Amino acid sequence: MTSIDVKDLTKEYGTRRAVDHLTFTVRPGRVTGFLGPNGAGKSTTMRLVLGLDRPTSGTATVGGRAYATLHEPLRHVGALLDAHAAHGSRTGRDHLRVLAASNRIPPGRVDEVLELTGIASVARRRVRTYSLGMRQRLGIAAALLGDPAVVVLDEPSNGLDPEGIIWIRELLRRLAAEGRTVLVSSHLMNETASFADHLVVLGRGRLLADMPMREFIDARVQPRVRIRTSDATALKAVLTRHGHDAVEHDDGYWSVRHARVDDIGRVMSGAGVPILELSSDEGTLEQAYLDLTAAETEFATPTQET
Ligand SMILES: Nc1ncnc2c1ncn2[C@@H]1O[C@H](COP(=O)(O)OP(=O)(O)OP(=O)(O)O)[C@@H](O)[C@H]1O
Repeated sequence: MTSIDVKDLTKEYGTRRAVDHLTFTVRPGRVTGFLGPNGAGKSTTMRLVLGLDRPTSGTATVGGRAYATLHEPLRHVGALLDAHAAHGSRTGRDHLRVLAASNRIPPGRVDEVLELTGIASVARRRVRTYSLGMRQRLGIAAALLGDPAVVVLDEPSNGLDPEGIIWIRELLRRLAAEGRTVLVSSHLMNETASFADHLVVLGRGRLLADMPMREFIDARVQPRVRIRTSDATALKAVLTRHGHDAVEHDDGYWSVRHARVDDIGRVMSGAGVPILELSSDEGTLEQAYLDLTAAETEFATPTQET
């Protein structure tokens, strides 16, 4: 099995420590979301894993080996770090053909990944004429060229249209289901929630969390029951009688903390309170992430006083 192992990894640029004694493992068969505020060290960590930079101390290995020692590395690790990496004067197809040749990947595979990433129709155009979304797809095509066991993608949804965002989500799920090791950085929390099983979260170069996504959310956001009624007085009376703490919101909803939707539904129907809507509010990745990283954000936007 091919894992990415980061051990006590530190990277300093002058006096700035971009990555600070970081240790985590990215395992096969699941999508690991790589999160953290701007400047947290995600790209630096990915660059160190891919041998594009040297660590100040510590190690980053793929399947137990440093990337630089891998023979024909595209067959082991596929990566998208920068959508602008391809040469603008080459066609997309030629870009992939050069990469394939350098790693002894059969040329037929180029057409396969062009089809897979939806850019076969523009493959003979020069890359400089590509939109950001097309470049992004070309970068993903390059990452998948060698059918690698490990896939590392930095912000893959960047520039993709809505259809492309759904496509990348399904692609990531499929790569994990095939048993590959998939590490994906993103600032889009709803997106990450739709494809990640596991999260690694950084703040100022340090590890803040390394756990299954569900556990991460549940540990930080209290689940609540959301309820809407046409008889607020009766609702409040029944909830108080049953020892529930209910809060009314501006949009006409009530929320009940520390409660299960089944219990609240049963109590309401038993008391004959008219219910217009009843749902469980499990908490979102965005809420949990913002709660964790509030103190770790280096470049926060000032909040407006109202
Ligand atoms: N080549 C470099 N020279 C000097 N400092 C660097 C270099 N690369 C990164 N840094 C610094 O290291 C820190 C981590 O940057 P990095 O790009 O890894 O963060 P990130 O989590 O990927 O951020 P973002 O979400 O904004 O892409 C930042 O403070 C950045 O300024």
